[in-house]
Amino acid sequence: MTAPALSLQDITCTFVSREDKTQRYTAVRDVTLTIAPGEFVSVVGPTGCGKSTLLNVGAGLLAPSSGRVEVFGQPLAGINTRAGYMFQADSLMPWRTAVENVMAGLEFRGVPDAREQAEHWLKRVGLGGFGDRYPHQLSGGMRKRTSLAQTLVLDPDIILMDEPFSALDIQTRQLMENEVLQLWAEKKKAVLFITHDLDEAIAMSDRVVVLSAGPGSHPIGEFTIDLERPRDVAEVRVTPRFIELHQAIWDVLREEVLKGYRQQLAA
Ligand SMILES: Nc1ncnc2c1ncn2[C@@H]1O[C@H](COP(=O)(O)OP(=O)(O)OP(=O)(O)O)[C@@H](O)[C@H]1O
Repeated sequence: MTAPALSLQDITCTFVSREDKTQRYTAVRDVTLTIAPGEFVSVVGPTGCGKSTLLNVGAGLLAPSSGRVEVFGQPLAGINTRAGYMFQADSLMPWRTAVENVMAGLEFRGVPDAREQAEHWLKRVGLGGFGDRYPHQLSGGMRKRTSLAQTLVLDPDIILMDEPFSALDIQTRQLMENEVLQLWAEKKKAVLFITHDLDEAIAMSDRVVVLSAGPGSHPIGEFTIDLERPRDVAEVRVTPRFIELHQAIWDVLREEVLKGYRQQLAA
């Protein structure tokens, strides 16, 4: 059996409370989550339940309080160098042009044809003519595309995405989702995709994992998304099977979202 691309085993993360340093807050408890090579997995859950925490653990940016992380069968120590990230806020350097942003990671690795590769990836994400623009000269969607090129140019085996499109308008968002699916279909990397949006999770994924409300959040449901590929994220949403899956997952998620909401009101 091939090792999972990413395996989180019995992960618990306890933080010192920001408000009261004597208090501890266990965001996630005993979470086990594996992603096979080439698999697209989304994690959904109520706000503040610990989705980003898990992603950060998988990225090696946060050491769990207990539990183990394995990357292609090897224990993870430090930063996950097999993974590329895309976060909600794009992390483009304002003093660098689009192409210079995309090539930064390759330069850091000492790759000689960094600029050529970056230009190639800018073309792939539909920004062929925009390489010499600075981030402030690009629209929100274009900045996202640049971030996507910045992630993919490094050819990571695992892609970690934390609500990458949540700041985009719905049309741009759907375009980007379709583009990501097309690029993913070509190279089939393992993807861990965090989102608030159940429609987005179902439309994109092979599997959707539902987390409970915190504290001590953990998976309470796991659904295989057996919708045919290739998918158009807008079209697939109106198919009977999509609606069926949506209902089944929402049945599990609804109560947790309400719990999460009540907790926020009480805080
Ligand atoms: N470094 C930290 N110190 C203290 N508490 C933290 C820290 N990081 C996260 N938390 C808490 O852990 C919980 C989970 O946070 P996390 O950002 O992982 O949730 P999330 O599901 O990604 O949230 P959202 O859906 O709102 O983005 C939250 O209650 C948060 O306040």
